[in-house]
Amino acid sequence: MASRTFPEMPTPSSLLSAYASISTSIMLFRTMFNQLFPRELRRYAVDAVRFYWKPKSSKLTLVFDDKDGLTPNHMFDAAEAFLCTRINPDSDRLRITKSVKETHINIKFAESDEIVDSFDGIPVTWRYVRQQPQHRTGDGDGGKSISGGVFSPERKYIELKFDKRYKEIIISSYLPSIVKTSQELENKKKIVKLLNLQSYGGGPGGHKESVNLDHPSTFDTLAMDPIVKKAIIDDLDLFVKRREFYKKVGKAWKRGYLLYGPPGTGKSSLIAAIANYLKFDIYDLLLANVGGDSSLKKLMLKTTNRSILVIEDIDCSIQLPDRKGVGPSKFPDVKSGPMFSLSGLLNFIDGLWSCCGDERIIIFTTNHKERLDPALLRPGRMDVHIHMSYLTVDGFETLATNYLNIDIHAYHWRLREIKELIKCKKVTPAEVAEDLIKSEDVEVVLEGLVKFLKRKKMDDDDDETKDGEGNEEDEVREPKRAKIMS
Ligand SMILES: Nc1ncnc2c1ncn2[C@@H]1O[C@H](COP(=O)(O)OP(=O)(O)OP(=O)(O)O)[C@@H](O)[C@H]1O
Ligand SMILES: [Mg+2]
Repeated sequence: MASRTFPEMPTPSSLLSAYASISTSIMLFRTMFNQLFPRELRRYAVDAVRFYWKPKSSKLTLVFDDKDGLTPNHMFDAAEAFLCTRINPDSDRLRITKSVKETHINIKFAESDEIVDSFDGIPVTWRYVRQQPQHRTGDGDGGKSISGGVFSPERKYIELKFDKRYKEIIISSYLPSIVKTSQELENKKKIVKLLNLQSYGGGPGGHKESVNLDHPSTFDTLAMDPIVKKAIIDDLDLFVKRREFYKKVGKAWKRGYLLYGPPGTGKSSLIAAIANYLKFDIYDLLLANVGGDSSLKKLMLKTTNRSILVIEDIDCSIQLPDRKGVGPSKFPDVKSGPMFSLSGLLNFIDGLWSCCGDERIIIFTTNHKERLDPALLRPGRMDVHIHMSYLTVDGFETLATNYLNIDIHAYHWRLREIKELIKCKKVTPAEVAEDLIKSEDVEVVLEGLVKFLKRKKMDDDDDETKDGEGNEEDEVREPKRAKIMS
C-alpha cells in the first residue's frame, strides 16, 4: 500500500521570517513608487481617470431659478403657473396662495413633489426645490450677515429633467408652449380695470383713477343680432392674433370701433363685453376736461398696451372745431368748455400709437353718427362701424333667458304676443331690461311687459299722428336691426 506524504507544517519561526520579508518588499515598493510618482502626479492621474470613466448621465436637467440676479425670472413664474394645471391628483402636499388683490385661491405644487408630464410622447419630470437660507463662516458668494460670516438667502427653483436626446424639442417647443399656457392662464385670472383719464386735479400730466371693472356684460348677455355679435367676436379674434401681420405691413397694431345708435341700445354694454372678452383694461377719456392737444398727449401716454380707449358721446362731450379750424361745430347740445382740434385727436390716434402702442383698441360712441366729421369716419381711423339699434326678437330671447332664467321654448305661447309687439314697435333693450327685473314672478313680469309694450305702442302712435312724418333728430328713424360695417 502506497504511503501518503503530508507537506511539512511551517514552523512559527519560518512564518515570521516570511512575513518580515514580504513587508520589507512592500515598503521597498512603496518607497520606489512614491519616488517615481509624486503625490501631485498621483492625484492628477486619479482625477483624470475619474473624469473620463465617470458613468455619463443620459438625463439633462434645466433649472428655472425664481430670480435672475435681482430680476424675477419670468420662466420660473411661467413654469409655476403651468404646473398648477398638472398637479398630481394624489399629491400629499400642496401650496396655497392668494394675494389681497386676487379674488381666487391659487393651488400650487409643493416642495420636493414631483410632477411627471409628457410632451409629444417625451416623458419629463418636474421638481420644485426650496433651499433654506444658510449661514456659513468663511468665504462664499452670498451676502455678509450682521454677525459676520456669509449668508446665502433662500433659493427657490424648479427643475425639469428629461432625456438628453430631446434637448432641442424641449427647448424649442415645450418651453414656448409653457409660456403660452401660462399667459392664457394669467389672462383668465386678470381683473379688468376701468380707468378714468382726466386732466384736472392730477398735476401737470393729469391723472388716472382706477377701479375694477365690475360690469357683468359679456357677449352671452348682450341682446343683439347674433350675426353682428359673431362678426364682432371674429373681428376681435383676428385683431389680437395678427401681431406679425401688423408688423409686416407697417401698420400700428390698433383697431377703431364706432358704436352708434339711440340711448339704451347697449353701446356701453358692448364696450364692457369687449373688455371682458379680451381682458383689456378700459381707459375712459373724458374729452370735456382735456385742456388741449398737449394735455391730451400726456393723457394718452399714460395708457398701456392691451387696452381700450373709450371716448363716449363724441358728438356732444366737447366742442370740436371742424377740421379746417374754422370754429366749433354748430351742434345744439355742445357744452362750452376747453377746446382742442379734432385734427389733434386724429393725429394722436394715428401718430402716437404708430410708434408706441401695441394691441390698442379705440372705441367712440355716439347717438348721432350723422353729426360726426367725415374725417373721423374714414377707414383706418374707425375701422368698424357698429350700429346698435332697437330690440329684435333674437335680442329679446337673449334678455328673457338671462333675466328670467326660463327656457324660452317652454314659454313659446306666452312670449308670442311680446315678440309681435317688439317686431312692430321700436323699443330699446334698456327699456325691456328695466321691466324684466320688476318681479321674481315670471308671469307677473311677462304681464307687465305686455302692458308696457302696448302702452308704448299707443303713445308712439299718438306721437306719429301729431308729428306727421316725425322729426329728423329722432333716432327712431334708424334702421331697425343692428348692423356691422367695416
Ligand atoms: N343690447 C343690450 N343687451 C343687454 N342689455 C342691454 C342692452 N342694451 C341695453 N341694455 C341694458 O340697458 C342698460 C343701459 O344700456 P347701455 O348703457 O349699454 O346703453 P347705451 O347704448 O350705452 O346708452 P347711451 O347712449 O345712453 O350711453 C344696460 O346696463 C343693460 O342693462
Ligand atoms: Mg352709453
